[in-house]
Amino acid sequence: MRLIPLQNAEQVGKWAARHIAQKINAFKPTEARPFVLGLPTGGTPLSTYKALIELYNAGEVSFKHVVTFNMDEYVGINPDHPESYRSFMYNNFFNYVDIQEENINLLDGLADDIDAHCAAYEEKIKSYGKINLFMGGVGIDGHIAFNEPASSLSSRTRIKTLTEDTRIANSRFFEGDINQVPKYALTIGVATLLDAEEVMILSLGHNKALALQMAVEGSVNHMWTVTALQLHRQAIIVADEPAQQELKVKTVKYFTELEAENIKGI
Ligand SMILES: N[C@@H]1[C@@H](O)[C@H](O)[C@@H](COP(=O)(O)O)O[C@@H]1O
Repeated sequence: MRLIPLQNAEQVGKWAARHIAQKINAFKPTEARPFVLGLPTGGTPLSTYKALIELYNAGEVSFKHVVTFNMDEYVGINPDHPESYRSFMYNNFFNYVDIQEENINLLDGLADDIDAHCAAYEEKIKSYGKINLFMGGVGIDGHIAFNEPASSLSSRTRIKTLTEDTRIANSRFFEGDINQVPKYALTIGVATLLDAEEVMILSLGHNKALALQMAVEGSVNHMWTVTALQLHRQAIIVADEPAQQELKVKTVKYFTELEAENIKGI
């Protein structure tokens, strides 16, 4: 695992965007051989989407031959709802870059047959071989995507019941009213994430500090699904300074020295 210890959200966004752009450019994607990118929503990736749009506007990256798969979506809210993850993605990223509509894959929280829809999502990922880079955030309780505590570490795309903690945390997007926050969500599984060639998790703010400590210094366990990253051969966590607060000084020092060259100029 690599930990990229940075100071603030802007730096995390810049580092993550630069990393994604480098990966896409090194891959030299074509229509027949697109780069496959997994994407998250939430407050955390906003600075990364902003930085990616800046790189796109500067001509440093193109999404023309990039296929995307989003991690999750609420169940039961209209795709046009301002807080659906579909709306989030168009409003914060897709509308500003040259991605082709047919290359965008989003889970449908209104699907009639949820099990069939989730199985088809997994099949579609497989049809591309694999996801080249999956970016994600982390919940306060250590969930990745919507793999809430006690999710199987072998899980695949499916419906999950959201915990009260998650609904309280996400009520900030629903006028602070937990009753407006959907009770269920569709989410890729932990195993879906681990199948990606590379996983990059972003962690911002002091309320993610415990989750980051578990991810880096804790043991693999299903209560903090982010710890499953330890099983991945190419996992990167990019964190701001408040999110590093629960880590040992020694841990942060070690990774800072390891990454000295990679965090220069950020
Ligand atoms: N399902 C999402 C996750 O994919 C996200 O990473 C996490 C953190 O969200 P935020 O970035 O807003 O803190 O919680 C949400 O519930």
